[in-house]
Amino acid sequence: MIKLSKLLHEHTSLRDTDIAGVTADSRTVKPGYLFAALPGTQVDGADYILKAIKAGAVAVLCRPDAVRADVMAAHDSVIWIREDIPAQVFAHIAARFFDQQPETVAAVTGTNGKTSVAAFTKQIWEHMGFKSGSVGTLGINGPDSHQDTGMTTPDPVTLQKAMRDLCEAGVDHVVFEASSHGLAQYRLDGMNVSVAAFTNLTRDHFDYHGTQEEYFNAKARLFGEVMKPGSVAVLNADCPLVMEVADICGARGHKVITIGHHSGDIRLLRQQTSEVGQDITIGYQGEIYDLTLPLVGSFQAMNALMAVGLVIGSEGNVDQAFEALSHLRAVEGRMEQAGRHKSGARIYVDYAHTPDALETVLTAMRPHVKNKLAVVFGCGGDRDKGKRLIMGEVAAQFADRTYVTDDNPRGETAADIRDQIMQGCPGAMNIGDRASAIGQAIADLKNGDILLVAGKGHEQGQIIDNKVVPFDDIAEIRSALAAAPLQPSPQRRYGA
Ligand SMILES: CC(=O)N[C@H]1[C@@H](OP(=O)(O)OP(=O)(O)OC[C@H]2O[C@@H](n3ccc(=O)[nH]c3=O)[C@H](O)[C@@H]2O)O[C@H](CO)[C@@H](O)[C@@H]1O[C@H](C)C(=O)N[C@@H](C)C(=O)N[C@H](CCC(=O)O)C(=O)O
Ligand SMILES: Nc1ncnc2c1ncn2[C@@H]1O[C@H](COP(=O)(O)OP(=O)(O)OP(=O)(O)O)[C@@H](O)[C@H]1O
Ligand SMILES: N[C@H](CCC[C@H](N)C(=O)O)C(=O)O
Ligand SMILES: [Mg+2]
Repeated sequence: MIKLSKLLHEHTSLRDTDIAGVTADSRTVKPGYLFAALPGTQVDGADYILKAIKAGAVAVLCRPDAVRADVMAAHDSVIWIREDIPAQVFAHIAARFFDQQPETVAAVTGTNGKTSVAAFTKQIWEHMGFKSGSVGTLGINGPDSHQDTGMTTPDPVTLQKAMRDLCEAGVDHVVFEASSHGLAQYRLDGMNVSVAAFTNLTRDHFDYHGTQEEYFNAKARLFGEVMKPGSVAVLNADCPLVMEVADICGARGHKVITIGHHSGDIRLLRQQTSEVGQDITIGYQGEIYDLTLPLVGSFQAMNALMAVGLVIGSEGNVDQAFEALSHLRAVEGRMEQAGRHKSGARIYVDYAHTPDALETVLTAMRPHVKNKLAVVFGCGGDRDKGKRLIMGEVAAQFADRTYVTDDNPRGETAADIRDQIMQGCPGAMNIGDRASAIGQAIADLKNGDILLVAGKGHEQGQIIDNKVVPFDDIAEIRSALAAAPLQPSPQRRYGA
């Protein structure tokens, strides 16, 4: 129980009452709850206010025009809180209800690399001896706990409850992924973010944001609105939009740390592929750091340095942060080696599900390919349709053999999605069933080839209509390899 006045400092004129819980879903209202009626993409939460009251809601947060005066009068025992942006107010209410956040809260936004940067940040903190947590696509991860949420940025109640649970587990450092949906829907406005990174911005989610500008504006909210003035921003100096983000940060008085190849405070001066990953040389504040990064994929060096930026930006020891880089582990489903074919060909699973990510991973693999580079991929249904043809073109340009297959068709006809991709890569094989596509690609492998199975990474299911059918790329690769004599790689590890 908590007093309403503690949740809403701004509304001093409201009658006070005890609040037993807070929710934005009428189906989970219990007696004594505050119900937030939020507009959505499917329905308007305001249509469920009377249901919430019937279930015992004692306070209702909604838009000023959401309820007629006579309805409010008929329910005058309910405390009505009327706000222009109820979702934003609700995020603060949820934060005050759960009322605990780790001392250091870092956030990561950007089109690609959020999960990777978050996982590396957590690993570096752990290496430095901090009790750490992470929240994102790989779920809520504490020092000894894991919970899937199915979201990258969970709703405010799940997020704030996770913060309290992590604090109770002794966590003092947490890093979370700020998705563009999460930012646009104010899910994380109650977070006390002290340092945040912007990895990059390329095409994705046009289905939701409409234009690239709106997509950028959603991401930029993290720096311009969510973080308190005078925080720290870690920016990718190689990203064409870095100046726009830096201007937003400047106006808000944030300290900026830039990371880049040719310019930046933390500079990647040298990068050379090695047996175990890559040898890199980094320059920072006049010091040179030479180390081996045990990660495959040149782009992972930038992700690792963004993580160092977050650690340094949250007052972590600089030498310890760089030293930790040589201990980083691959992140589950990101450039993860899944097995090796009898021919010696290696097979990787990766979460590339945007044109930029697919191009980035295929380019990163090329130096390791002695013969042909093959890719199996598809595109998710009910998501940005415009990226499908482009991803087809990327595969045609950067791979030698392409197998177009199903990702998560969701509510769309899978064959139509594949046809849209095939327009960009007419020479590809079109095999709808993902297990069969993987099987065919493996059967075609020759010595010196590399096969990339892209798009689903760590995912454990395939979403067809509204149902989730169990599916794991790594397991399918292993069973296809078992059909052909195999050498599977060791058990998968959790990086976050
Ligand atoms: C498009 C989108 O982001 N949708 C999210 C949004 O749902 P919505 O706006 O469609 O909600 P709605 O169904 O219209 O309902 C509106 C309101 O009425 C309430 N309601 C509804 C029915 C009822 O009986 N009673 C009731 O009170 C709902 O609880 C809600 O508050 O708010 C819901 C509650 O927070 C989310 O679960 C839901 O995520 C859906 C499942 C989803 O798939 N989201 C994806 C696109 C997403 O957010 N992805 C990003 C990652 C993207 C990336 O890769 O960058 C993420 O952060 O996970
Ligand atoms: N810095 C990067 N630049 C370009 N592509 C990247 C970068 N880092 C990772 N990728 C590619 O993007 C894929 C997704 O990476 P990751 O899961 O870290 O991103 P994300 O931003 O968390 O994605 P999501 O939006 O699904 O949460 C990787 O599997 C890889 O193919
Ligand atoms: N967070 C992303 C993940 C996409 C993964 C891909 N497998 C797909 O289903 O499109 C989304 O929900 O858009
Ligand atoms: Mg992610």
